[in-house]
Amino acid sequence: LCRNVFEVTQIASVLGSMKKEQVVNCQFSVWYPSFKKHTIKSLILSIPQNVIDYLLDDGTLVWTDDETTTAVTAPEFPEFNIKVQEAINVLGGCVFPKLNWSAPRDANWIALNSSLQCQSLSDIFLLFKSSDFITHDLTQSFLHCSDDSPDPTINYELVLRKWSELIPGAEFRCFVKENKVIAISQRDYTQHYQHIAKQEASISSSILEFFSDHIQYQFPDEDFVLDVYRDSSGRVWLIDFNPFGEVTDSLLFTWEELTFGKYLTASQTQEDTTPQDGPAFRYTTSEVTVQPSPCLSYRIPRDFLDLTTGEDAYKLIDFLKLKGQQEEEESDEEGEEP
Ligand SMILES: Nc1ncnc2c1ncn2[C@@H]1O[C@H](COP(=O)(O)OP(=O)(O)OP(=O)(O)O)[C@@H](O)[C@H]1O
Ligand SMILES: [Mg+2]
Repeated sequence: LCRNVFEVTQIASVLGSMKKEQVVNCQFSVWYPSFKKHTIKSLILSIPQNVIDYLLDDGTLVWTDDETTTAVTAPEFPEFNIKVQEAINVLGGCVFPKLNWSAPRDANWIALNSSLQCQSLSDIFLLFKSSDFITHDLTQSFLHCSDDSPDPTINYELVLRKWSELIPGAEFRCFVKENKVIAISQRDYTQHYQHIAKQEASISSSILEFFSDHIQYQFPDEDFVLDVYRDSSGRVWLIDFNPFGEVTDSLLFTWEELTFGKYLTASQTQEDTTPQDGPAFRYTTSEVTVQPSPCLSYRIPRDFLDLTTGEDAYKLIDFLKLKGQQEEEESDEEGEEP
């Protein structure tokens, strides 16, 4: 048992050995200037402190119900709004928004179009204020870092990327250790895409070629996670850089394998003893039951959403009152227990 406890502690400490510097280097504004040519056109705006306060404040969208008026009030930021609108226009009218590291992927369900496509600052606010991933960027950006140094100062930035219809089956995540791609995973592992198995060799070689031509030794760290997109003509594009560590989703691999695996294999069940040339490539095969989307658990019940987005705001208020009454009745009943 002692040995196991020792091993578990060691594993935990190695897995948590990501450095703050690595997180700093994965901020969009840090890598974008060097890799502009290979990624989607984007603009970066610094976010004023009052907007950050608004994003962090849970209570600013206020429902007032004094029997006669019902209003949803959100503060206005006229100057910032103009800058954002100008940037959106430059990018063609539709954008994909992010903060320094994360997009509000967990909040797309709240938007009327169920998508992260935004055309205005209010579209962006709705997503950002509903997203735990955005809150993570604002409050816990150095979670899982092992160094005790004080947290580096972060300047929060709104990243607007030109909206691009990406095909999920063409997105891949590459795990880079000591400047070598050790593993490639299908990014949307919840679905089976037939073409991936058929084109495995060409997908893998085009990604590796892209990596050695444009990425290798050009990123400030030697360990990192790279997201790429292979378009229909076979050209590979950079989508994002992420820290090599637990804050980043390891998709079809595990962080134990990625950190300790000597020779990673294509399937988790094979033993990793045979040396191989290229990286391990994993994708979802037809035998695997298609899994629910990992972001589903962030949603609220559909009924509630219908009420909040419905035209009749009083319905939501009635619903909340009803819930309040029910809870009061339940606690009264509990109080009667001996
Ligand atoms: N410019 C864009 N237009 C439309 N969709 C996009 C765009 N950029 C990214 N996406 C989609 O959104 C997904 C998430 O984007 P991105 O990787 O930038 O977010 P993230 O928050 O860094 O994600 P993760 O937490 O997994 O690192 C991508 O997999 C892609 O499907
Ligand atoms: Mg990312």
